[in-house]
Amino acid sequence: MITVTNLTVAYDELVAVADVSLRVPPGCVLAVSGPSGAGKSSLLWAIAGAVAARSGTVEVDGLTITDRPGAAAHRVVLIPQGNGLARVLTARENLSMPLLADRALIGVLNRRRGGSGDEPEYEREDERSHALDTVDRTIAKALADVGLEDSGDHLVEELSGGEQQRVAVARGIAQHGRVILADESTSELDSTNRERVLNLLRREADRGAAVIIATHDPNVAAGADGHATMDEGHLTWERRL
Ligand SMILES: Nc1ncnc2c1ncn2[C@@H]1O[C@H](COP(=O)(O)OP(=O)(O)OP(=O)(O)O)[C@@H](O)[C@H]1O
Repeated sequence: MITVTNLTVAYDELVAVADVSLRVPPGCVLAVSGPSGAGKSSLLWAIAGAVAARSGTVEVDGLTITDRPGAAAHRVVLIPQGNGLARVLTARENLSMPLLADRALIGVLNRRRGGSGDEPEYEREDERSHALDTVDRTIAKALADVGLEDSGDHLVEELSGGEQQRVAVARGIAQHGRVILADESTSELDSTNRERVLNLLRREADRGAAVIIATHDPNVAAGADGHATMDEGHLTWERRL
């Protein structure tokens, strides 16, 4: 459950998100639309912990989000506008980074709890290779889900804009988030791939994620469970969840 309460985000004097409150339960997809500069990305960044709230709160499943590392550890996944991929890495490497970081974090936590850190070396090796196999399978499935099963070894800069956008979506869904925040994730896609990505985001919701899509596309908004618009930071409901 995403719970945003009286959230205000400001950059110096400019108020980008003005006293916004909303709730998105697990299993639901909310579309947020509105003109350029209305504050959609700022709202998503705040929920992802990537920008600080000036006032108000963001909670995910009861945990207050205050920074990006905390949000990421709580599996709040942001698929950023403009894809956010490392251009000189391959598609597969881009997908692997958050997954390996997550595994590393689990390892650190286990060791702190006196778990796998105390286990014999061969068990840890076995565990490591099993974990890497799981990461490889997860990456292969996510790339296949966006129709890029043969592009894993291509550098991002060799891919078209639409293909890069699909890699960003694959990276997002591979993380099995509790929350998926998709910022204009279909803007460069043809209709077939737009449907494909929307179906994937719906699948994420069906698995139990709370999903918010920022979009300029009325068709995307129409397919969501709820639709809100933003204007100069203020949020108005077109269709409540
Ligand atoms: N890092 C920043 N520093 C200063 N101002 C910013 C920053 N990020 C965004 N803004 C400003 O905040 C306002 C809201 O921007 P935001 O990107 O959230 O809007 P948006 O609705 O997502 O726009 P778009 O549809 O064009 O992506 C804009 O006026 C923008 O210029």
